[in-house]
Amino acid sequence: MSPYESDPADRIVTAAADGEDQAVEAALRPKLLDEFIGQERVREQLSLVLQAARKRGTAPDHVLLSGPPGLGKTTLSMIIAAELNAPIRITSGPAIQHAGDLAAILSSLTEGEVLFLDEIHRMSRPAEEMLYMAMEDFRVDVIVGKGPGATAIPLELPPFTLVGATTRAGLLPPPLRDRFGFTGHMEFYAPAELQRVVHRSADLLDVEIDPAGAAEIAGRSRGTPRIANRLLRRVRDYAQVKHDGVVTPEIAAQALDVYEVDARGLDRLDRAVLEALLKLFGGGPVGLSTLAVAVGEESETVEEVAEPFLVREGLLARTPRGRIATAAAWHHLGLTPPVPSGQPGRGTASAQGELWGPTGGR
Ligand SMILES: Nc1ncnc2c1ncn2[C@@H]1O[C@H](COP(=O)(O)OP(=O)(O)OP(=O)(O)O)[C@@H](O)[C@H]1O
Ligand SMILES: [Mg+2]
Repeated sequence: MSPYESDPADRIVTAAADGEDQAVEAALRPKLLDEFIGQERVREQLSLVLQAARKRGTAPDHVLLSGPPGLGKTTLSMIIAAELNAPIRITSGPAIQHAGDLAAILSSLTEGEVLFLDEIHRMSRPAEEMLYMAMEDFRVDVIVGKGPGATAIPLELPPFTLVGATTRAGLLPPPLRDRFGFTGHMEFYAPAELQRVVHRSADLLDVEIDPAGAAEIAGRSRGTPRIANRLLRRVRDYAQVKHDGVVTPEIAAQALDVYEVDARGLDRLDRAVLEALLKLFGGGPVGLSTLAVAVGEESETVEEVAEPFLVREGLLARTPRGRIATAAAWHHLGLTPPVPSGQPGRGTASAQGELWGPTGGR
């Protein structure tokens, strides 16, 4: 059985937080905007929003942070509160089942408080509608009673700042999206930025690391600080157990080879998908379900767990005729692409010979 059938979220390269991440993340979170690495545009725009609010002495506009998991949305929301010197209340869409739950939170906010609503796209409909009015008019109508006798009691709220976070901005209803004064779109991090993240975390964890060691980890972190921090912890273990604890690029590479995270951040599942596509199907096109059977996984696992990163890396493309591998995929697995039919061969083996040849492996 493949290791992923149990739970693909257990992968070391998943961007979602696991229990260990949650335990250590608080310690690794930058506390102020200046310590926050990368996301230049969001940082600059947010800094203006916050400075202007401070100057006016009012609560800033509501802020929406959108982007994939592990890029720093929760971290930024806490930074917003810290920069405003304001208390922060933390809740999430799934925790708010009823409009009443939201009314209770809103009515207990103090002036200038930051309300962080994580996974805001997962809030219930009635709560969402209550939120519209709260965001716009700092007021909610609390409904008392049921049926024809029900009455709405208006309740004034102190000015507060809502910070919403979502991995699925597209799922937000337009009326909700429009009520945010500022939206920050988080992007995947460049390797040099991730290298700084790794360095900073290594300092906080008291791990000695050389710049090339940090670069080695950064290059395998899929543009995501959460993954970078997780890989750093595994490399630290390896460096301490097998060596003197100092992280060099060689040690980082050896450690991450043990965890089957390759030089580009692909793990075993990603590589299995690519290898099947290249070696069994000549680079495609091949249908998703056929590809999934070939690697012994569910179609959903291949489509949702492996493919997004492979597509993002330009290794695999989804076409109407099926999945195809790019030239970069052949190169990454150390294989030679077959010569397109109709072109004279260039002394290489036939396509089949190449595909089934013993050239695979790392
Ligand atoms: N710009 C950054 N600089 C340094 N560390 C960062 C940065 N962004 C994120 N991190 C680190 O990455 C980890 C994950 O960040 P965070 O929890 O804010 O992500 P998120 O976007 O809220 O993820 P999710 O969508 O899963 O809630 C944190 O431990 C944080 O320390
Ligand atoms: Mg978060």
